[in-house]
Amino acid sequence: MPNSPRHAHDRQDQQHNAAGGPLTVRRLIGPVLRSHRGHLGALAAWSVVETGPVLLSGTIVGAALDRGFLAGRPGLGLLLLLGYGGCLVLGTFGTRQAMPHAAAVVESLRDALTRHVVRAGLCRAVYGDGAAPGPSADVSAVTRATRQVETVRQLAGGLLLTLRTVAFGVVAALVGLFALDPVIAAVTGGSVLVAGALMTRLTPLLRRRHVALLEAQEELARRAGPHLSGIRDVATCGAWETATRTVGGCVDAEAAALLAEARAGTGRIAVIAAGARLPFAVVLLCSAWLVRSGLLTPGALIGAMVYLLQGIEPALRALVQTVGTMGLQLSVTLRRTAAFADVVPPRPGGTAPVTGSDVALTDVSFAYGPHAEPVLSRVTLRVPDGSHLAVVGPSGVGKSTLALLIGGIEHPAGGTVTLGGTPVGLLDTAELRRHVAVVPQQSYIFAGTLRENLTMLSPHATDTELEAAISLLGLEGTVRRLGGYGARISGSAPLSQGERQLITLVRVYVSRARIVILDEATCHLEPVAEKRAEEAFAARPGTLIVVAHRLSSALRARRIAVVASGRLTVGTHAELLDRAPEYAALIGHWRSGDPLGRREPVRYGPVGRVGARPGTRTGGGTAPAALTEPDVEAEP
Ligand SMILES: Nc1ncnc2c1ncn2[C@@H]1O[C@H](COP(=O)(O)OP(=O)(O)OP(=O)(O)O)[C@@H](O)[C@H]1O
Repeated sequence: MPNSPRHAHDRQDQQHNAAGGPLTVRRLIGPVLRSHRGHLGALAAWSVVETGPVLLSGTIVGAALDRGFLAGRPGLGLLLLLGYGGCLVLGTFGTRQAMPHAAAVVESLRDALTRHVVRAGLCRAVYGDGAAPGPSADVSAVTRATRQVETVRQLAGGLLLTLRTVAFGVVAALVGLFALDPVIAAVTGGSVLVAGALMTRLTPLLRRRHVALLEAQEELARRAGPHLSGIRDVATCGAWETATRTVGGCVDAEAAALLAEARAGTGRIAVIAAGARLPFAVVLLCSAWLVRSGLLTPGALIGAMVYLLQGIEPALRALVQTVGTMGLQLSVTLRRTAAFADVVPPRPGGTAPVTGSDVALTDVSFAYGPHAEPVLSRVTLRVPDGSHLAVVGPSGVGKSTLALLIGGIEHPAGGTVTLGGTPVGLLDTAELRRHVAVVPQQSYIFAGTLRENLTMLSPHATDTELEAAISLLGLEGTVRRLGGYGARISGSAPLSQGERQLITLVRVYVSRARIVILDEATCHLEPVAEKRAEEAFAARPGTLIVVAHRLSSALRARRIAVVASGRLTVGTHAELLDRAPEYAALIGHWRSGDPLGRREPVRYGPVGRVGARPGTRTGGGTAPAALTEPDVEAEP
């Protein structure tokens, strides 16, 4: 497309998303977590049920010993242990109930990330990857990114479940310990805090080492790949030494990174030792004194050890392993996904506000491609605000192209199109679209209610406004037939082409568009209905440009623009009869009252093609089909 503003995007735009900042991991996953507060709450609630057995484990085991087995009542001891079994079943039920909530969060995270990467992939494919404008050739990028998303899904699922078990498990064990002996609970709580602090210090180091390892692996793959695929060339050129040095260096670097990560990983043992083993050792060392001094019964002592060994230690191990492996992988993968997804389509157009409605084309030339014949050549046209202009000419001559240029949908290869004195390419696109409505022949009707279709461009249009437009344009019959504004437009209530056009016309009529361009938008209406529609739009405040399907439309307009051979001639009907032979020829055909579709095609200057069927598009033009029906109503 000539001079397309899409090609004028800047790199900065691509690096920031629509909300005005770089797309970070937090901004990637934050909205998902926020929109799933309910599921997260339910997950927490079922996690409490799930960790019930941990909470009761030490207490029940202690009671079974003190009151049952050690008190010579093994039956009671067994009964208490059976009760603990029941708690385990309840805990399993809690796990079962928690799963769907965890799945809802994780699946929705996957969906959101997939949307981000597919959108980013499409943007990169169409607009370039930010490093260089223009389409990106890396078609496998989306596949790689969606694989990353799948990895994120698996890691996030595992991490969510484990972290929740850890958090609730530790709290449950500490509460249970507190019930047995507050001092042991306090010592254990302190140890757990120390372990947490150690883990917090260790995590950045682990992450750095993990990233370094990933980079070393990628570098090795990058270097080794070309060497292996070009192994014959390496042999032919005797470049073994260079190849060995290059690839060997990468292998050494990867090995060093692996060792460094493993060394940093040993810090995890310290976390488990500080959090779980230390309080266990303290309790063990003091056990004799605790029992002898009567601070703890033997059963309570065993119960405390159950809490430490079956509650705290597994939780800390899971924490260390999960955060140390899954967490790191997740954080790295998420960062990479965010970096890939951080791309926005360049805003077409500019930022200038629309400040007026006078349209001016100055020396405008346009062709559909650098080597195509120009459709319009150095065309100049003024359409002041409030005008009623008709555009006529044989089919394929460039009338729709003119409409698209005025609407800022196409951009001239030469010359300028201005709206209110500002080139349309510099105007804010959204504002421009609201200001100028180009209504094509094909009506856009979507699945939804009639009201939704009618108010698509002006969602806040009142019933009074709708009714006025409907009665002016003659859509009442259709509204009645469909059963009111709430009727759903679907295959079961088919609409005729004319009804579709009327719905579109009402939609535009109630919109805020100041300039309405009807590009054969009434071609499926009867001449009477077309006249009614055009008169309604002509009386509406603003400019009306009609790309005429019938010549009667031209006769209704205050001025007429004839398009022929890439040029424009503008005037009143009488002036054009004198000055524009193409116009006189069109009038001649119309007067004959013979639909052009049924007569021998007539040559209309250089763009007409002798022998082509009316309306048939060809490279250089089509046979005249602008007057497809005789317009009896407007016959002079
Ligand atoms: N997207 C496009 N790509 C390439 N050529 C196109 C494109 N759209 C239109 N053309 C060609 O440009 C020329 C002008 O087309 P345009 O639709 O503006 O003519 P028109 O006068 O509106 O025709 P009609 O009355 O049949 O709608 C024609 O030769 C047409 O085939």
